[in-house]
Amino acid sequence: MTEEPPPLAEARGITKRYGPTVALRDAGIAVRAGASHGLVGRNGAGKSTLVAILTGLERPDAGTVAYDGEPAPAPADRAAWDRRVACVHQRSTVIGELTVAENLFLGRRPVTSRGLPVSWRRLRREARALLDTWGVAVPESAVARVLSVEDAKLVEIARALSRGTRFIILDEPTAQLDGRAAARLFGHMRRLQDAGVTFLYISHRLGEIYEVCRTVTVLRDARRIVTAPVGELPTRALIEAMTGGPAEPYRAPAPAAPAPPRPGAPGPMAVRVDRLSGPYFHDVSLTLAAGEVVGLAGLAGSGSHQLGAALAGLHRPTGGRIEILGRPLRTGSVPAALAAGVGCLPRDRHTEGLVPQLSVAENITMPVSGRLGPGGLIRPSVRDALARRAIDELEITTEGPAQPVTALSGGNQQKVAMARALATDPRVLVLIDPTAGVDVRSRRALLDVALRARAQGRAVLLVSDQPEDLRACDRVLVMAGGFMTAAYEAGWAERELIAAIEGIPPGHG
Ligand SMILES: Nc1ncnc2c1ncn2[C@@H]1O[C@H](COP(=O)(O)OP(=O)(O)OP(=O)(O)O)[C@@H](O)[C@H]1O
Repeated sequence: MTEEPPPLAEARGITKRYGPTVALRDAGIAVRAGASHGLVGRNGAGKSTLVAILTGLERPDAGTVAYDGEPAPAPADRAAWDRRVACVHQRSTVIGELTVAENLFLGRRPVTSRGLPVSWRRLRREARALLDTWGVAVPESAVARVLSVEDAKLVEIARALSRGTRFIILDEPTAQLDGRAAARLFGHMRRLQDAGVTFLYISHRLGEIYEVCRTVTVLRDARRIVTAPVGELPTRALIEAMTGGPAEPYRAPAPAAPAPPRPGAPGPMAVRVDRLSGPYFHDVSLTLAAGEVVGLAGLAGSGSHQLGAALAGLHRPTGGRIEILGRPLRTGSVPAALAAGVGCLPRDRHTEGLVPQLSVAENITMPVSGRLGPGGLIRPSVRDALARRAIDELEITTEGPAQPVTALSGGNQQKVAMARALATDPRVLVLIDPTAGVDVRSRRALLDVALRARAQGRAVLLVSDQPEDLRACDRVLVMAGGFMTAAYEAGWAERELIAAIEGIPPGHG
């Protein structure tokens, strides 16, 4: 009988504390070579912490990490870690100002046999050869800034492989990809797997786990709950393992489900967009009534995100008009949009959303900081009471209002950004990709916020291309190539909507 080889990567008995928070408690994972392995769990379950330990960026308080049965390298020996494992995070580490070739050899420009750095021409040639080896069709001389999110990820993967590792951790790789780009990424992954690359795949989109992985590990409340072949763990059992409760109430609505009950007919006009144009969209008009939730769907280049951002003052259009509650909006100004009654959950919580140096409470109450005490002085008790209410309502996992926002898990930071959007009591709420990076149960909680806002008479624009998100809407508008191309009342057929999002004319789907 042949003995099974040791796992490619293994973490055993890991405990990790951050102050009073136990992020991992006697948890572990064993990833076998060649098998794509999924890692799932609710926001704050401990996934990123486990990844930080597997990549040597954090040291566990207890437990061991081994690669191919050998103890992991010393913490300071980064090159040795790089030969064993790489993590491609949600946020790109590709430097926009450099070319693809420069990014590939960042910090380790190859040298000639005489020990001199190779010429730029040769560097580009080596970059091309490297990209071709791994089937990455990205021009080596392109400035990285112009790359799509998907291509930038492929460059990061190629860079990791060139450092020697054949084990790549992908942390929510599709969070910023539309459906078409995600499908292409899965194709690349399959080819790389055939070439001997092993993936640890983290995602909140559970359908992807079944599509991409052979095995899955579930973490809950800092512990490993189960590791099993995906075939032995159907969606319901997976959700139960993640949440520790019955999966039933949190199933995504079935396709073509009836429209969610609407508390009343939509009220007066809250938003009127008239022939708005800019670099990303052209001649777009739409209206939003008080008391309705309108979905805005589109692929990455469709202009849907930028249109949402324009309503919130985060993006300046070049022509046309926006009216909020009957008054023209001064475009391109966040303070003007806030003053007009628009609250926004921006797409990129890192650059447009949260202030990392501040606490959870300071972030949540930032837009209303002038109203938290007499004469503009902030009364901490008032601020913390407001923050506590939001923490309860949105089920934010945190030690409390004073915790630095950066200590929260990614999904919980997203909820803090949502709480901030609501802090001004806005009449118009623009939510851009609200459920990105959010676990299956919190997704419901965030969509419930949109539905509650509707019941309170607010107008909600929900920008997303996730069918589960769009199901919650009273109607859905679709953009393609910068133009508004279709509109659907609730009750739409999923196939038809996806075809419209993909830019396929009706009847050709
Ligand atoms: N640097 C830190 N300081 C304090 N607490 C931390 C720190 N990093 C993580 N934590 C805490 O450890 C717990 C696990 O967080 P982790 O980021 O590993 O979760 P996650 O499963 O990756 O969540 P998500 O799906 O939201 O990204 C959370 O309660 C988090 O607040």
